[in-house]
Amino acid sequence: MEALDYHAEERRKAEFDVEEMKIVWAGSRQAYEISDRVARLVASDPVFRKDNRTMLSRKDLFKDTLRKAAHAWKRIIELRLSEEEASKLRFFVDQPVFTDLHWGMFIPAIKGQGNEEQQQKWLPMAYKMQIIGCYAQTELGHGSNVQGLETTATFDPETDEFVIHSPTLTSSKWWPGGLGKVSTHALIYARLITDGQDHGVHGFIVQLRSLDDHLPLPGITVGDIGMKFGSGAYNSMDNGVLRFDHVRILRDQMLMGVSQVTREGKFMQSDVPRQLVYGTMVYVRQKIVADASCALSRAVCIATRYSVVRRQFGSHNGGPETQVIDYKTQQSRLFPLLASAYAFRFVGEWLKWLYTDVTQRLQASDFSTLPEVHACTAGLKSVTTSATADAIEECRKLCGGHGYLSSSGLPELFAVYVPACTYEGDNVVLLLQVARFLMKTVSQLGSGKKPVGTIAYMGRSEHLLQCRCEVERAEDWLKPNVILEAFEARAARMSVTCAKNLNNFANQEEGFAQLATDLAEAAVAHVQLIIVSKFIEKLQQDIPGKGVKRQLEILFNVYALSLLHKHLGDFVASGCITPKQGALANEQLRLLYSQVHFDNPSLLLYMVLLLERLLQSTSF
Ligand SMILES: CCCCCCCCCCCCCCCCCCCCCCCC(=O)SCCNC(=O)CCNC(=O)[C@H](O)C(C)(C)COP(=O)(O)OP(=O)(O)OC[C@H]1O[C@@H](n2cnc3c(N)ncnc32)[C@H](O)[C@@H]1OP(=O)(O)O
Ligand SMILES: Cc1cc2nc3c(=O)[nH]c(=O)nc-3n(C[C@H](O)[C@H](O)[C@H](O)COP(=O)(O)OP(=O)(O)OC[C@H]3O[C@@H](n4cnc5c(N)ncnc54)[C@H](O)[C@@H]3O)c2cc1C
Repeated sequence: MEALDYHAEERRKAEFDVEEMKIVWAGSRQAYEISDRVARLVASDPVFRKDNRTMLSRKDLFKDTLRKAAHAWKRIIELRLSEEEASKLRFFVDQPVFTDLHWGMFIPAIKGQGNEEQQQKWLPMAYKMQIIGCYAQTELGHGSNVQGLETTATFDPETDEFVIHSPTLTSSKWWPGGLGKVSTHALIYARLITDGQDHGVHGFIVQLRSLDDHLPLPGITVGDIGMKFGSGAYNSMDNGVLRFDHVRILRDQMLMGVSQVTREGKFMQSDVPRQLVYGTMVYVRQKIVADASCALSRAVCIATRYSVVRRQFGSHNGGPETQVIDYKTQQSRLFPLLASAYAFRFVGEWLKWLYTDVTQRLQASDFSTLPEVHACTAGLKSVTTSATADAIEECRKLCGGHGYLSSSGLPELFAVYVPACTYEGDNVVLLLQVARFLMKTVSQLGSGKKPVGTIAYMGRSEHLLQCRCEVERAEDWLKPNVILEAFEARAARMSVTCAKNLNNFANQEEGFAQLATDLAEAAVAHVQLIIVSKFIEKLQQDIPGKGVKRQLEILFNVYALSLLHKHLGDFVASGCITPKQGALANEQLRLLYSQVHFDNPSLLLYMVLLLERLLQSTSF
């Protein structure tokens, strides 16, 4: 049989409503229709071809990216695409590009941290792309430690200007995407100094290049930092280096939504938390979580198609060999990744809602949910990107030697995706932020302050610290409330244990440093609980379409039980479940794998088929 026949054979046996499943994946019928229409638009346009990307020199790749960006912008204007449609178009073009930073960070930073007048001045030019901006925060010396940035912005009351300066080599801005070759402007982060006093890090808009001839302005040294990991991949982006030699900008180029400097040089802090200066990072982390399921689904799609077509061993009497997807080991490596794609999709949708909610609250001066939103965006960014990067590599191995070929699409997918574990906050650093939030929550448990939202379960910690799982048979693990309680008990117990151990140190900071590994693990347990609980909430919604809900229930169980199996040590050590119950969970997982493949052999393929159009790379 030909490869296509194998696919057709699997598809023929579908037992659920594929059209409805597409809508579940997209989030709504309208979102699905937009996605479908824009996917066709991109696929049929030769300017957006990408089959030659890994063969282009850096220079040609960059020229190709500029051509695509200009053409995309032209099409967006000609077709009057909405913001949602334009974002989809960017997604299907599928190439890191300077416009990501312009639209994804420069504009949101002005919107989030600029005052009314600043927004009116800068946003119209930025929206029309008359100016192109990047987000220049990280320096050669400091990326994670934002408070350690060294670039200075010193107010000069004589001229009503700030003097932007790079005092050391390590203060050179290093990494910003779009900076190296394209940006005319940058949103830079620098230490604000007035009257000799350092007020910490704030955002400033600085013009870098002339709008006439694109040459750097006086006092600006700017360039590209060079080749990055992999061929093609992130090399379409002009990550750059930037130095300032006493560059003067007007006072109103400091973003004044969070703090202000008056004409007299007086520093004034608004009545809002200073952490709002970090608001753009929260916004982008939320976007990165939403994107994780897309990258993951592409990899899973390639690995699944390959696993169906590929045959090795097991021929009887000259008959066909076994499809590799029939091997239990292949299933146990692949199916949890498929389930994770759905889990990340749903938690991404929820995080988008949470972000919209906090934005509305901030506008009404309600800052109460900010710490939780920071913890959720940081934690989910960390867990979903780490899992996705690992999954892409696993999918490469699932395709045997062929997975290592560029034409499989997987090496480039990995090389483009893996920096997501580092940019927008190193994943370990972000987990430690979640851990701080958890430790604070535990320390306040006796104070009468009731934990709400994603930490509401901590309010039941008395029960969770002593509860025992009631599973007696493998099928008991199919009950969502049993799974949820096991995840809650594990997360609560790990956090409470860390908090107790911290008390053994005279100095909290020293304790935090010594127990950092345990704290990061407690943070992972908390974040996995959020993902599991949001999947359950999704299943409680009305999900139309024959068999769709049933398939999602199977995927939920695969997701949760495969995590339980992977982290069995944590679950057993926390005392909620016994080793025997752990073994029953594994037994159930094995049965689920069989169910996915044998009771409903087409399930898997149909699910990945929904994503097929996303997959523009050459596949099998
Ligand atoms: C094809 C062409 C098409 C063209 C047209 C297209 C049109 C439309 C397309 C649209 C496309 C849009 C694409 C969008 C996607 C964008 C993709 C972007 C790609 C990625 C680029 C990457 C960019 C970057 O990497 S930017 C740099 C990021 N840097 C970091 O993340 C640094 C990490 N470090 C930190 O975040 C902090 O310093 C941190 C958290 C480690 C702080 O540590 P520290 O303890 O020093 O903190 P303090 O400053 O002292 O504060 C402590 C206190 O504050 C709380 N806190 C910290 N952070 C936050 C926060 N963010 N929000 C709220 N609160 C915060 C912290 O918890 C502490 O609280 P306490 O209560 O005091 O404990
Ligand atoms: C492709 C790419 C694009 C980027 N785009 C931009 C951009 O547009 N604009 C911008 O401003 N920046 C950008 N960055 C920079 C990025 O945000 C930083 O690299 C990132 O925040 C990590 O900081 P770092 O490089 O200083 O890592 P480091 O902090 O030096 O990390 C090195 C190691 O130290 C560990 N570590 C650090 N601190 C701690 C701690 N407190 N506890 C335990 N372990 C710790 C980390 O886990 C890591 O293992 C980009 C980076 C990449 C790779």
